[in-house]
Amino acid sequence: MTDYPELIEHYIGGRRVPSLDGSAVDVLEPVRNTPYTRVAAGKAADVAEAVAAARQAYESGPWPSMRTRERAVILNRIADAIEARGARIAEMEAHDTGLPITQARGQAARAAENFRFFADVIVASGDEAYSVPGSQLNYVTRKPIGVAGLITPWNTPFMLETWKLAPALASGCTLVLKPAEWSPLSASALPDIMEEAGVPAGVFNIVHGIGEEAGAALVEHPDVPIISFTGETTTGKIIMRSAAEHLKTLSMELGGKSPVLVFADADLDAALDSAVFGIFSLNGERCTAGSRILVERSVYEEFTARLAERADKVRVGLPGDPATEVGALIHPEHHARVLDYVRIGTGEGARLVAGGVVPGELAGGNFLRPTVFADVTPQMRIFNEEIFGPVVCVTPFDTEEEAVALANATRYGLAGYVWTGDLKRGHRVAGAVESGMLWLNSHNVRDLRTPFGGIKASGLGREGGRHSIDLYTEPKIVHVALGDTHVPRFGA
Ligand SMILES: NC(=O)c1ccc[n+]([C@@H]2O[C@H](COP(=O)([O-])OP(=O)(O)OC[C@H]3O[C@@H](n4cnc5c(N)ncnc54)[C@H](O)[C@@H]3O)[C@@H](O)[C@H]2O)c1
Ligand SMILES: O=C/C=C/C=C(\O)C(=O)O
Repeated sequence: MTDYPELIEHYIGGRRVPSLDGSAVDVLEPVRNTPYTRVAAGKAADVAEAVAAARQAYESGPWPSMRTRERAVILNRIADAIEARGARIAEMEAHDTGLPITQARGQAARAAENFRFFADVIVASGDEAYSVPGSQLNYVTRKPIGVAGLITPWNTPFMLETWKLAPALASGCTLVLKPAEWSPLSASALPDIMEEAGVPAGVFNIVHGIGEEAGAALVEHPDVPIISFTGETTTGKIIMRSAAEHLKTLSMELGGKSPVLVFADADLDAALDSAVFGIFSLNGERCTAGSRILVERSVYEEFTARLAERADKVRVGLPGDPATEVGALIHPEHHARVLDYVRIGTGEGARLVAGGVVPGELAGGNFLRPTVFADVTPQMRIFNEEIFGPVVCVTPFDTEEEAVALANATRYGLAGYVWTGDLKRGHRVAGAVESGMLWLNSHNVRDLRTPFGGIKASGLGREGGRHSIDLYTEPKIVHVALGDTHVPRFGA
């Protein structure tokens, strides 16, 4: 299937509309970097219309005041509608982002799961009460926060959009989504899905466009009390500054440079499988990628050699080919940036043991052979900066203390991975690594009830399970006297 819209439009108040000033930008196909469609480029005026539609839907109901069970029925219908077109969504995602089709299918399935999961969470959510018998009853109810602004990145766009849409809708918010401008295609499936599921017009809106215009206007809009953002740390800081003007609620899921600690007593085969998958799946364009592998010196040379050998065998190819393991990076600018890091690493004296080259037969697209740098030191830029591609750094360590110090020698703190046969040490190190999430003798398996997010420069706040519901709702505490009230008598 290759029939794509000629123009990807906004979706405002239940209507597909172009930008008010008619502007649009090209969208490139990452395998050959030619434009294959255009996306509407929204400005402040388009954002204002979308926020007005969302606000109207919030104020006139029924969405925010609907019984949670009824909203859950609609969320499950959204999941059904995603599943019914899962193959098409995956095909669009692979075409638009360069993600391998088999992995894009997994992401589409996870998108449906996001809606089913939050349907369950919201039905199971209750209010809180704190009673002091005979004296006081304090109860807490939660109200949807209002019009939510959701701003999402280009890696796994559909999954990450739904990771925010599902809890925002479950909570009773109405919303405006601003997808990433490099990957708008899969979001164009959402209006049909929402209509088919019975989401009332105005509850769900999309404004496309470039971050500094459409995204910035959403952050600046006074009628949007919350911004949930996933993207780069630098962008997160800009958004925080701008959101400070209206004291907005913020959730920030930002970048990472996550360490994988491999101790000599670990199951080295499992650690190797996890290390290879952790950096090369999703083209390495993954926030939780294990991009720094720290290996105990006694197994360092052997582990590095095996890692390089596996990297050399990873199948780089066209995203639509089911045999492909690493596809094309999102955009020529990003590709150039990742290639720059290959040059930087070499220039800094790191030892290139695999990849580092654009496969000749795929020239013209944003391809890169899986790349492994060994002997990387904490002084090097490739150790410190998020590359966000199929490039991994390997560094030796001698002691547990040194391993932890190296793991933490970064401004980021999103995820960590620890491999050891000594469980006491495993728990000790798991506690000492500075990260919001840590996998011990496990690869990146997610339980959607758990808090997802990072510390340090990797973000603020958590999403997942009740943490997402907390984010999209405001608590209201009511204090009730149960007995006689003894108010101090001033001025009596
Ligand atoms: N922690 C997580 O959960 C997580 C998940 C996925 C990706 N990421 C991070 O995302 C980054 C890659 O995504 P990206 O390059 O699309 O990020 P980005 O920050 O460039 O863009 C993200 C979104 O923000 C918008 N934007 C850009 N400038 C803006 C501004 N001034 N105001 C408002 N919106 C603006 C963009 O249009 C896009 O929709 C990586 O750093 C990656 O680690 C983090
Ligand atoms: O690239 C970032 C991946 C983020 C993953 C999630 O938000 C998730 O698994 O819920």
